Amino acid sequence: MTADEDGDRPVVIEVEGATKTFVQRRRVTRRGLRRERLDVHAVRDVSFTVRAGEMVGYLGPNGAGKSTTIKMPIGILTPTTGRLRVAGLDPARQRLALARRIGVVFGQRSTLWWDLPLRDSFELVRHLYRVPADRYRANLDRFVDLLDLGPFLATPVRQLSLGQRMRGDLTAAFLHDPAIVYLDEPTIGLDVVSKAAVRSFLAETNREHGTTIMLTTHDTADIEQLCRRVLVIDHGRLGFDGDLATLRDRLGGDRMLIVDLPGPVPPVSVTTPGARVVRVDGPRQWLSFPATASAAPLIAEVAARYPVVDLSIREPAIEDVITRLYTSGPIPTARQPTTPTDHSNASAVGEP
Ligand SMILES: Nc1ncnc2c1ncn2[C@@H]1O[C@H](COP(=O)(O)OP(=O)(O)OP(=O)(O)O)[C@@H](O)[C@H]1O
Repeated sequence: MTADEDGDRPVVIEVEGATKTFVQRRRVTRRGLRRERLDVHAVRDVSFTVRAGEMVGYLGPNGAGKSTTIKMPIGILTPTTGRLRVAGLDPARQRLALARRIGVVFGQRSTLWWDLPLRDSFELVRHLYRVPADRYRANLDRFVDLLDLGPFLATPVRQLSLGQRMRGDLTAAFLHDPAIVYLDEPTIGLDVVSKAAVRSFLAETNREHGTTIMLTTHDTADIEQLCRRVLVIDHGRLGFDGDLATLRDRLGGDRMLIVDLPGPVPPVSVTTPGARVVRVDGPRQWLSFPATASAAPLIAEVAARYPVVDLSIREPAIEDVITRLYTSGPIPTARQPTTPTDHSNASAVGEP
């Protein structure tokens, strides 16, 4: 591990200029006798660092290069060019040593033994990682409690529901107390109860045990509830590295002032720049205004002109921000000075 200059926690994942190009052979004649070479640039010149104890969300549309980026620091894929260090190790060359320090969950694939009862799968993991008996017992007790595994510990994995299987996979990934865990779509296909169980397990493990977590997901609620920092990749390039609030701010989108009046009236009239009534429902009215503007002048104007009973502000929905991100061009650079809560690494590619 290397201590970064301006941080107090060590950097545990370093990815520097990582590029991964896959070579695909495509048939160009009907019988497939002639094939042409096609270079797929899955990841292009990606650099980032993650400090111990961070929980980082990794976002991007289908085919953006998320899984490929995750597979390089795990040691499953070797970068075409670039340099990686994880927990002080070279993932491609020291894969076995690294395996003891990391845990991996791929939501679409299970690492459990299909025909064995869940508990036996955990026993095998214990042997593979040589987890001392007392630590194994303490960890398993904690996971059984947090993830409510008790009712299906004796059930063969193949008979588990998706949510039960995911809780089993999470347990298997964390049983050996890894310092770093990579999760690829851990809540995919789960119902709300299982999603909540998975999220609170991850939050508690990160908070109480300082486990560094990298989370790839298409579920924006995962990001919103768990990750302060997000990395966004598109077409293999890192487009954003910073906190969620900064991403929201840079991509704009409107905030909403929700005003309750004593009774139904026509849409309120306001002169605050960028503000307008977008919805009226009985005594309640919704006024949108730019995410970058302060709400204070609008609130003052509405309160001075109308007998306001109650008001509240709604931030732009994260889904809208992400959709805008995927459908727009490069992420604009900061429009206002960064706030004290901004992540120090917040940056957009190409930012001066
Ligand atoms: N083994 C491989 N051989 C050839 N091309 C590959 C291979 N693995 C990935 N690719 C290609 O690299 C690109 C990035 O794929 P990757 O799986 O990293 O995307 P992703 O962001 O994880 O997508 P998704 O959200 O759909 O899982 C895609 O164009 C994919 O087809």
